[in-house]
Amino acid sequence: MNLRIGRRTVTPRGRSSATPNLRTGAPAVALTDVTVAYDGTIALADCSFDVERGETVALLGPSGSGKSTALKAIAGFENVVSGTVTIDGRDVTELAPRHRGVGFVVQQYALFPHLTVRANVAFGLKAHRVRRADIGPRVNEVLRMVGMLGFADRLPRELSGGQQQRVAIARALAGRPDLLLLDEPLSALDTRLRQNMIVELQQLRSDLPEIAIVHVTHDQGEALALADRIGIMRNARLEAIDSAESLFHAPPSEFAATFLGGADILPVRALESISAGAVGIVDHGGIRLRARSQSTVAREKHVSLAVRPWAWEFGSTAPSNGFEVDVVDLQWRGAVRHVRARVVGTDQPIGVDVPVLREPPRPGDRVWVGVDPADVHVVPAEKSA
Ligand SMILES: Nc1ncnc2c1ncn2[C@@H]1O[C@H](COP(=O)(O)OP(=O)(O)OP(=O)(O)O)[C@@H](O)[C@H]1O
Repeated sequence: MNLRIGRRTVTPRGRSSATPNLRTGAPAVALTDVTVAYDGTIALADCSFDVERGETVALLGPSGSGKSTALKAIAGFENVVSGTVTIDGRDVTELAPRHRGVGFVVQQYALFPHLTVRANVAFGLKAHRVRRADIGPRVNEVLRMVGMLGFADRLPRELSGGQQQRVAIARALAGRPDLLLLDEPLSALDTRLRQNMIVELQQLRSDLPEIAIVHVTHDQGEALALADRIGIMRNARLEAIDSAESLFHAPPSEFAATFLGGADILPVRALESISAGAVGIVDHGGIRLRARSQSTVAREKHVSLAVRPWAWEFGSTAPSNGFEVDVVDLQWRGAVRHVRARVVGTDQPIGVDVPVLREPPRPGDRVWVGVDPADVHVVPAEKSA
């Protein structure tokens, strides 16, 4: 069955593949070396990335890293000091926000409190020069899409947080944007509601397979669930951007490994030269380990290892790739127990997740811990060891 949504015919086939504009060959949005500063302080530095139609890119990073600034630069709410923003191949760097054809959803809903849901969604459509006779059907269409048609006559204060956010999304979609910008859209919601909204955003994505979405979040679960690619922001810079799979399974830096998925970082020295994609031998305080590197590493170079907490495995005998640790303490985290331990000989702290149905070691135990070399990632050292 095909659904007619606005000017688009939608096949319910799930996520579409990302494509550039067939006419112009241009991505839906592209930032090239964009820098934004507030009173001389740089909030976004030399930021470059693009998003294809049908693609969701999440910008993930800690508070103050420049994520919202990047969105505002796309929407036109910040003065770009240098660099260019193009939408569908057109340079919009100097263009006013209302002419950019972008839907923007902010964290705190920003609904007008004295207007009904219907009036909130209709607001702005006149400015979009939508004919009066078309406004009602258009509002119904987007409210139905987000499951809020039955609430059209309520005021925002008569809605839950999740419902208000759905209305805010409907309002952003009412202008039929080709590009949807979501700034922490779920951060004001509690955990359960957030999970529901993630499912609804997945549904919305498959209902609108052609629009490009840029989704800002500090929540890695949200980014992994919703994004085709994830950009990791840090200190006003885009530190890495890649498919969610690649960033998770082959992190390019210490920060990317710790921020997305969590990881222990161990300082090591390469005992041999390691070619890109290969497994090589490294030394951690006299302990030899085998680890995989995405890029070439010269012999004797000081690098770091990133290891996920679930990759370690406790055992009672020496593993083929691992060492002995002293167990410090345990923390129950629901599905896993997180065991904190220190490497015998170097005192390096590591954290090991043990599935809750398995018996964990106890504080004070000295046990072996092993890891598959494919799960030990060599990354550049941030501080020289
Ligand atoms: N209007 C402003 N005036 C001055 N400085 C600002 C302004 N807006 C943001 N900044 C600063 O710019 C930097 C980047 O802010 P931005 O809001 O882009 O970060 P963020 O990653 O989105 O953070 P959060 O997750 O907390 O929203 C921060 O240091 C912030 O303090």
